[in-house]
Amino acid sequence: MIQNSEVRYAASPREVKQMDTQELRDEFLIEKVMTLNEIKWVYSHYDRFMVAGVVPEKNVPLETVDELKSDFFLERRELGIINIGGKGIVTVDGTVYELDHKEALYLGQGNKDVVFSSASSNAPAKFYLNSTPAHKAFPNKKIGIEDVEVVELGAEETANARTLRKYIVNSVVDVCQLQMGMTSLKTGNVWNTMPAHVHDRRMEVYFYIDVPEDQSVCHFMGQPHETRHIWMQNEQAVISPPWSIHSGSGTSNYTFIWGMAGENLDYSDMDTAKITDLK
Ligand SMILES: O=C(O)C(=O)C[C@H](O)C(=O)CO
Ligand SMILES: [Zn+2]
Repeated sequence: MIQNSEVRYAASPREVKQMDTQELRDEFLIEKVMTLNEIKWVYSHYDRFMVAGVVPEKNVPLETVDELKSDFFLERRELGIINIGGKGIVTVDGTVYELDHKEALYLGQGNKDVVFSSASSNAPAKFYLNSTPAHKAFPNKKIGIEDVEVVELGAEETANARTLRKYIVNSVVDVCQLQMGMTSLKTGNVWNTMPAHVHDRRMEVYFYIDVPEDQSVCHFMGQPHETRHIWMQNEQAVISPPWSIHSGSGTSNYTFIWGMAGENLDYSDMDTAKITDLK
């Protein structure tokens, strides 16, 4: 079986400036990330970044997709996995990795047989997947809660107090270009990534999770002087072009997983926009 995929081409700031609400959503929003017992990839032409999610109630193998023209998915790619559900199991060429809620796994180039499953079908795992092209085979590594680098950011006064957790960054695990982490807004705080930034060297994808029922997150994108917004619901993802800010405000607090790829692995290499310059 060839697994499902959908291609999103890269758009320039000039094109995006002309888009209406639906066009922006079609281009950048990924409405359904988590799928039951199958993997539906979105293949972005920004840095050839791939995004998917799977809720396995049975064994779900990682299969290649037509866009890759490869014999197996990880032939020329690396993969980051963060479990946001119940206890999950990832079997990689016979080695079993158990991932608890909010634990991660990095898989390097060259792994052939990867199978996703859940420890219990009553509380299935929810694996969020990001994949990028790889030039070298780095070792697989599980990143447990204790391995994560934790940074406290923002302040209650500016409604952006949040905890940023770096899972797949080069100080934690050797990678070619993939970076992944998770940021949680504290109760009563709503603004992520403010002051907003761009990094024209890397694209980014935000996956909003833990958004309470009946609440939403308004995600801001675009060049700092030409911003647009996309309203997002729980467990939806949004593609951020390298030239775009990526920041959001919620009607409550929430969490999001960020994933990046591109020119370098320097997490702090950002061009921050002055809040009062945003338009
Ligand atoms: O809350 C934040 O600030 C973030 O999580 C920022 C992202 O990690 C990011 O955009 C990294 O480039
Ligand atoms: Zn960023």
